[in-house]
Amino acid sequence: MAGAMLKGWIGAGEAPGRFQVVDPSHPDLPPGVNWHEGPPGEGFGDAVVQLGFKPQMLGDIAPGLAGAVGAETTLTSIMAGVELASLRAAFPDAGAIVRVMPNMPVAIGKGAVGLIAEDRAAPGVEEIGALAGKLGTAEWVADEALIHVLTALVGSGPAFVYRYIDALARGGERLGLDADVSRRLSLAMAEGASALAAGSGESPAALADRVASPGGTTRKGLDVLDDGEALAGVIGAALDAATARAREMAEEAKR
Ligand SMILES: NC(=O)C1=CN([C@@H]2O[C@H](COP(=O)(O)OP(=O)(O)OC[C@H]3O[C@@H](n4cnc5c(N)ncnc54)[C@H](O)[C@@H]3O)[C@@H](O)[C@H]2O)C=CC1
Ligand SMILES: O=C(O)[C@@H]1CCC=N1
Repeated sequence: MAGAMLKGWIGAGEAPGRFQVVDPSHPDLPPGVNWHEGPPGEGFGDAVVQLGFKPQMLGDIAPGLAGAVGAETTLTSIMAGVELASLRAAFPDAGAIVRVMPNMPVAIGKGAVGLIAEDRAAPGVEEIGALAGKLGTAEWVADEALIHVLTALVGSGPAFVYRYIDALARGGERLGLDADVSRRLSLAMAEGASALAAGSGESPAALADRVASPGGTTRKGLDVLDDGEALAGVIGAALDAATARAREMAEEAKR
């Protein structure tokens, strides 16, 4: 995920040389990005440090990093579930702490990003909002419980959309289309429909009704999706399950 953010920032015009990656695995990085096996001996100083490893690794990795994170350092975390209080406990000397919840489309500047800060007025926090804004649409929330919801909606959301597109493509194939043709047209349809909706003043619900000509094909299909709120029910249940897992991960990070 952190690599997708790096791609997004460089694609938005940020100089690759401004980024320093600390990752013992030596990942494949865009040209010009600096790599380090571990934190700098002299500490991170006034840099913005983003934690991009798995939440389950916090307990192992934080002790070796915390000494390099001082009062001048702005700390951000993209880890699902790990709450501000857990970050503060692991990095007691950090300056501002901000949680950032991005998603994979940040790589092409089309991300959706949720943010929450320990203290919105702290030095360095506005810069984090500006950096997130370069990756797509960024929104601050004031209640940390909502970051768990955004983890499901924004972070996991692309996977749910890919399932929906895959179901459309498989449906087209079942009805006789060539598999590749069905996949390409399903993707193009979803991309076009999203772009049109994003640029329209009308709600997605209203746009769905505008596609449905009276007595036509769309209404018949919508009747299936709407019967007993079938689609809203299944999508809602997926969001509930993902949000509940984020809350569980928050508890795990406290142990
Ligand atoms: N995959 C996604 O779409 C999203 C992921 N996230 C969060 O992003 C984080 C990473 O997830 P993924 O990118 O999916 O996993 P990943 O496994 O692709 O990336 C984890 C990275 O951490 C690095 N790493 C391992 N040990 C390290 C250490 N000691 N120091 C520094 N780096 C180390 C690994 O080399 C790897 O590059 C997780 O905390 C996840 O909750 C958040 C939003 C969306
Ligand atoms: O599945 C996960 O836990 C991460 C967080 C949101 C998207 N991927």
